[in-house]
Amino acid sequence: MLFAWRAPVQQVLRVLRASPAQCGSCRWTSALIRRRRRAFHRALEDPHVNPARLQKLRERSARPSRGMLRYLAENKIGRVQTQEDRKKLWYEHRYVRYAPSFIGQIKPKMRLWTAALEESQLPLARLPEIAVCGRSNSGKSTLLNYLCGQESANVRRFPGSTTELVFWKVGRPAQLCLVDLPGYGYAEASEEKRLQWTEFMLWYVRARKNLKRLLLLVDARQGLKPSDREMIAYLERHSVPWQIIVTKCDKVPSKDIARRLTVLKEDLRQYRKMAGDPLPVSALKRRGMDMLRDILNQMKVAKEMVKEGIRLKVYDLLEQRRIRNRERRRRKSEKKEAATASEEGAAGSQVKADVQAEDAVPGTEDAPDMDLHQLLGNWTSQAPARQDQEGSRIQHSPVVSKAFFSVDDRDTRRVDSFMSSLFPDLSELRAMSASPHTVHYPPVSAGGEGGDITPTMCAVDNLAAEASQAEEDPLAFSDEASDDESDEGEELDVKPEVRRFDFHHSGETSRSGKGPSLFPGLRAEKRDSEEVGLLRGQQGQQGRPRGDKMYTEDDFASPQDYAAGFRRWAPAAPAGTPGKFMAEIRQRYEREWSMELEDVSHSARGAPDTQWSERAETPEARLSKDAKDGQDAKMPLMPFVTQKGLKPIPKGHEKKKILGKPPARILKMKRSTDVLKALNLKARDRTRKRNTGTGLEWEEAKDKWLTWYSRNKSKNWHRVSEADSPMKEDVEAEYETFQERRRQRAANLRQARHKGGRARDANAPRDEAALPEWAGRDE
Ligand SMILES: Nc1nc2c(ncn2[C@@H]2O[C@H](COP(=O)(O)OP(=O)(O)OP(=O)(O)O)[C@@H](O)[C@H]2O)c(=O)[nH]1
Ligand SMILES: [Mg+2]
Repeated sequence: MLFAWRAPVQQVLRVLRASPAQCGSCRWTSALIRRRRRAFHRALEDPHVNPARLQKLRERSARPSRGMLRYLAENKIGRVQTQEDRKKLWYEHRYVRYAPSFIGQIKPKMRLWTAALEESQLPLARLPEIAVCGRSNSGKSTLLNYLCGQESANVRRFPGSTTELVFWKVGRPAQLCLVDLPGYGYAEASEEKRLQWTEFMLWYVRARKNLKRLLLLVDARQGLKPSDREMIAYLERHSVPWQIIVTKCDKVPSKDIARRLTVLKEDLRQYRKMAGDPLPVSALKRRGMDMLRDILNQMKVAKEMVKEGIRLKVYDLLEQRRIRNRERRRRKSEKKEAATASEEGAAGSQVKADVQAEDAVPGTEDAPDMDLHQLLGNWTSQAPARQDQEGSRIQHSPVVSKAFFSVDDRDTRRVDSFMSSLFPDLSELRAMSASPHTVHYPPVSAGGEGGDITPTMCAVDNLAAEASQAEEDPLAFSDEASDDESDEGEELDVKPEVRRFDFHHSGETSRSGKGPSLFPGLRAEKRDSEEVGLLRGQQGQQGRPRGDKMYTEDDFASPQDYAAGFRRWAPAAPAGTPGKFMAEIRQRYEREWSMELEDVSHSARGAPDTQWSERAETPEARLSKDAKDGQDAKMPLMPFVTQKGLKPIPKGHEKKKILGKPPARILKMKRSTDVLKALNLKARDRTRKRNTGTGLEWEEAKDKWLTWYSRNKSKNWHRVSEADSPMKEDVEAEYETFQERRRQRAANLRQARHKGGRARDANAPRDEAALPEWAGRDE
């Protein structure tokens, strides 16, 4: 009765607390939201209002969709509000068995591939890559860790923990590459270092061809910062698919997340390259991660082949096919242009007929499985090729039974594809360098002369020199590449695609309010005056507020900055003898490829102890066993290392001995006097349930007894009263009684034996008192 009023009051409170995010449709909420919108519009007209406050008012007036609210509630995304929920989640986190399924494997292995800070350290572009970027400390490394269910990547509490581009291979064999990019904005590192990694990170993002998606991480507490908007604009300009991931959602109430997501969606709708809606996650609490895994799953390597029963992914072949298709499309468009331009009817109609015939071939555009076998070359032992009813389209079985790996022209092609992935405009530039109009740049000297030379141009120049020696050089490009070269010689006027390390940008990208507004509903912010250009070095920061720092131009350094010495971190142009660079790349490729194969065969074999007998049965193992038989007799298989070299393990127990000094713990145990030993109790007594402090010294035993006594005296007094020995004196007294009892028992036994006349011990002392009167007594 006393608390009968509580239920209705709580109900009223719940209704009052309910926000628009929680009950989206009632009239009361609509009125509230209308009021908030009015406040927002009033603030928009105020010239002195703070942009942050404006953003907050806008978020408060947003109405999230029911679907979004349901998603957040079902996945328990958001800060825990009540004590009850906290308890529930605590149990859930504590007892959850964490083995996520990702890329079709349970808890796939995440292996460090490489860490790069310059172009030469980049791994080959043969796995689909997904990079995570965002402001420093936004939780990039943590997200990667929990995607695979392992704690591999380096996570720290301060910004600037990742200072290199870290490449992680996922799965065995690898099906995906996750790239942990260093963060932008404030970081606890020198300006120089930050510049270096930001510069290289931006170059990587726009030049890497196998970058499938860029996940832009945004802290849920902070929302989209100006630097994030800059990054989005940069990605749009360079046509990189991106998606926003809102992290650390366990720190913000779900209603706030919902509002923020609504506003975000509204703002970002205009972007072409946004690959998906903003996704709320909490890596630390593992919320919303499955959705992210599903998205990334679609980007893993799709095709596979079988080599001696081991499945391999044909990523590089697919990559080559993509390049060839692009080439084919380009040629076709060229032909079309030529056909329309020609005035000669006969010649023009002939070309048109050719083009139409080519167009009529179905599946040329994306060529599904079409020339996979052609690309496989001599990998395929029996490449099945047949024609279907139409007779036009060749079909192949998707699985190849056997493949061989060797160094032949396929490697050259791979290297070629790798080179074109690094320098997409390679062929154009080669053609340019071959033409009489080419300007020959002087080589870049160590002192940094020739400030207007881009490193890529130098790289390409060198490669062009190599290509000119194609006939003599066995490492040169394939014939196909030289065909393309002749094609491309014609189009000198066409500007190559800007995807290289070129700091003289066209100037269309100045950003002081000229581009489209990111937030159309909002007043333009005074970003130019407030933000600090990252590349302006120390001078730019003086007197400015600490906060978000980011580059202010499309390219990350002005020509003046480069002239001042910022160029020294630019990817180094290949130098030295022609062909050396290609040879190095080829070597690197072979090494990585063989490592990958090793990985595959290792994983197929399993752990050595589990399949030992099976391995012994294989013909190879039998052969090697036969060959080694003679050696085996002399030398056992498993020697152990000593200071004097390898020694065979001796057989038999007798020869085993402990080498060296036993650890201090054992020595101490040897020295210590055991309580029971001191009491002269036998091993049999140790097993009895007694509180005697077995294996302890006096002092230790005393401590133990006292602790036990203080703990039990209030709760279990009967145990204390019945206890054998809570104190030393008691133990001693007990010992005495015990000894006495033992003596008594022995005496009784002797007496009984004497009486029975059986098993009499001849040497036992006579118990005079027990003797009958008639027996002769010792006087
Ligand atoms: N509460 C919460 N904390 C998180 C979450 N994700 C990351 N953190 C914390 O954020 C801090 C930074 O995490 P990192 O993963 O190192 O961040 P980063 O983006 O890799 O940082 P840089 O490498 O410096 O750019 C760590 O203390 C993490 O514990 C999350 O989902 N929830
Ligand atoms: Mg990190």
